[in-house]
Amino acid sequence: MPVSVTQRSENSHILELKAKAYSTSHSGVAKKAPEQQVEDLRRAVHARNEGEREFLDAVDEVLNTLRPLLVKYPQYIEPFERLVEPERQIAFRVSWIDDNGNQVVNRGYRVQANSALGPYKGGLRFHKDLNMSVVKSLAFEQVFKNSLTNLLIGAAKGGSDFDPTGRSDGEVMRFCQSFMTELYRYLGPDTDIPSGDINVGSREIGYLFGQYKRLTNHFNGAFTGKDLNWGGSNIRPEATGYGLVYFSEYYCNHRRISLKGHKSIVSGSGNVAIYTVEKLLDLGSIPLTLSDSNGYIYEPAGFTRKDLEFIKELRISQNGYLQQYTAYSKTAKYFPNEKPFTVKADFAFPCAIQGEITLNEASTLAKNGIKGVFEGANLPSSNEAISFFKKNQILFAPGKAANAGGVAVSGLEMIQNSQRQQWSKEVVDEKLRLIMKDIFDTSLKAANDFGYTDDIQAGANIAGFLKVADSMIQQGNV
Ligand SMILES: NC(=O)C1=CN([C@@H]2O[C@H](COP(=O)(O)OP(=O)(O)OC[C@H]3O[C@@H](n4cnc5c(N)ncnc54)[C@H](O)[C@@H]3O)[C@@H](O)[C@H]2O)C=CC1
Ligand SMILES: O=C(O)CCC(=O)C(=O)O
Repeated sequence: MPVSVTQRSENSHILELKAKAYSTSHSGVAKKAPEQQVEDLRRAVHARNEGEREFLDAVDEVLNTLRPLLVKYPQYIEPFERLVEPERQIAFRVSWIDDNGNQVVNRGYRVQANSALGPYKGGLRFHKDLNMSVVKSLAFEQVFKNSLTNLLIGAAKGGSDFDPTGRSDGEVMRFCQSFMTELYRYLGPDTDIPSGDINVGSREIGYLFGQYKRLTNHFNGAFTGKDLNWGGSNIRPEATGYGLVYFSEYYCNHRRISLKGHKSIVSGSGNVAIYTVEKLLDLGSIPLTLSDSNGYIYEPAGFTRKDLEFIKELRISQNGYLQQYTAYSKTAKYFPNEKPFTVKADFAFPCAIQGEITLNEASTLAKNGIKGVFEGANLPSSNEAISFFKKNQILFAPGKAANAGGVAVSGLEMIQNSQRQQWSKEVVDEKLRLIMKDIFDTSLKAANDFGYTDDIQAGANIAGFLKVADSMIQQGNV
């Protein structure tokens, strides 16, 4: 069970004392003013990671909100400098044979960002556009997210530029086996525990785990997102979407507004999007859209449960593109090559991929009267879009807080595996709810303690960072 907010975040009085102790112990060291140190650090990170746009955007997003804290408490500048350099970055060749007997070569990645709070933990993504910069940005984001869950898990992310679109089941299996033939040596239940992300679901986790088991001769909890038959957790597939809606509900309640009876834009049509729509329906909200990389569908009166079941089946049929929904629904409209953010609605739940919402989409959403944006995807909003939302008093929940339900239930899967137990749906769902409430309360409290009234983005960054940074210091400045 997560501990309460007061148990885990230090108050500013203790931070003042630590700042004093730090300045006494460093009094003989000639140092620049903290403002300058932070700016030098930002420039050094940009120079060292030149060209890695996604990673640098993720670092800037955090640094923009941590800057006043680092200036006031300069003992945290060095931990931040260490934190932006991943502990380990692995890139490797994955060669495999396709159904026509041809050799195919892909690149595999695992970035083990930080282990201050526990073994590395984070998903694997198979996507044609994946590169080291994207993996580093996602692994960096995972540091703060996993810290917020309070479940003692470190952070990692990985995957490959393998594009599973149109690949047969046999090809996906052979790719997974080849991928794991290199990666297995870096994994283990106390070392690094991957899970799924885009295009990696329970089928891929099965193939990856099977190969891990053959190579290590261990049946252990080195993966989460497993099938229920062999150690998976109830509610893991639903967890990110359900957790997102729980989080947005807490946020809306805090502002005395309601999701019930209000319209929502949802992007994506994968795991996160589908269970976001399902939970929105449970709460009496009206989800209007879903999308994929080819376009979006708009259901003017909102999707029903029956519609959602059809969409789930479309997804299981592997090559079921969303456009096929229009053959099922007489009322739906399909918009090829467009994103759903021009639709008029009260709330937006971006649940597809990074970079979906630029300043352009943000200002269209605002013109259409959007009240809140809650991120199910990782890093879907650009830094300009985030600033725009905040300036225009639009509620904004960053993915590292709002979509943490997935990794949180992965953490619960690890606990169940250690205990050789499987908890019921009801037990896991209740724990998920409490964790999302705790993340909301913790982020809100940190925001208000550090002068960012009700700013959940700043609060999530501050609370997530302090716990990791203090642990890094306590473990000998690692
Ligand atoms: N699965 C999980 O537990 C978690 C996932 N996330 C994030 O949620 C997002 C969605 O992940 P999942 O639903 O798990 O993956 P998924 O593979 O089930 O679905 C991905 C969705 O994104 C769409 N998509 C892919 N490339 C796109 C592009 N270039 N433009 C527009 N749409 C595109 C796909 O059509 C699909 O609808 C990702 O950003 C992922 O990192 C975040 C936390 C946990
Ligand atoms: O369940 C996990 O280990 C990680 C999920 C994930 O990749 C994420 O939170 O972005």
